[in-house]
Amino acid sequence: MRLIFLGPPGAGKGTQAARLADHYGIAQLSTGDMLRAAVAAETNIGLAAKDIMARGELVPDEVVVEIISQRVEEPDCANGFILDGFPRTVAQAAALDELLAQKRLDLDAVLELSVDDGVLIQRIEKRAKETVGGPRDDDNAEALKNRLGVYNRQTAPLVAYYRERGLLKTVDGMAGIDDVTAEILRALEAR
Ligand SMILES: Nc1ncnc2c1ncn2[C@@H]1O[C@H](COP(=O)(O)OP(=O)(O)O)[C@@H](O)[C@H]1O
Repeated sequence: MRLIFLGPPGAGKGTQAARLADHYGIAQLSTGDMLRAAVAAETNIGLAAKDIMARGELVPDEVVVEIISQRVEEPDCANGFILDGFPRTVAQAAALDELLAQKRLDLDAVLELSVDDGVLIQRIEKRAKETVGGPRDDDNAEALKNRLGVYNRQTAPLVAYYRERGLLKTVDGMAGIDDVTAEILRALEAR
């Protein structure tokens, strides 16, 4: 099973992706987590990405495409994977199509978690307060406004991109966590 999660920051992609990865025995690939690990380890990619991420902007397409291209070759992806935070631009989606075609792999579905902007802002403010060890560099009002703007401009067009390809499933992300999981599983089983 190979899935993509689409949705604005704070929509609950990470939470739901972890549950699905567990349910289907597939790998959860979060480019945000991978980039934060690179920042913490002070690798070349991390050093280049740190300030971009803190501002809530996107790191260059080629950087994340290369990370994903290598990552899907790892043994834990043999049964499939769920992409959380990638692709985020039409160029990344096109690169992913090419990469999967080369590897003779297909996507099964693209799940869109839809949530109102007002709810997102409340959720992220709550997450910033509750995070042990302090908030993420980009969980502040300024960066969040940027991340939402970037999502609406650069990532939201992927909804149409995948709808045209017959892959899109939209799920209401404002229900409770368990209800959202149940709705996702129903949407996937109804394919
Ligand atoms: N596919 C990607 N392309 C470009 N930048 C990315 C990508 N994935 C993550 N990033 C960078 O990492 C930051 C955090 O990503 P993520 O953890 O997915 O956050 P969010 O809570 O906004 O979904 C993004 O704002 C961006 O700077």
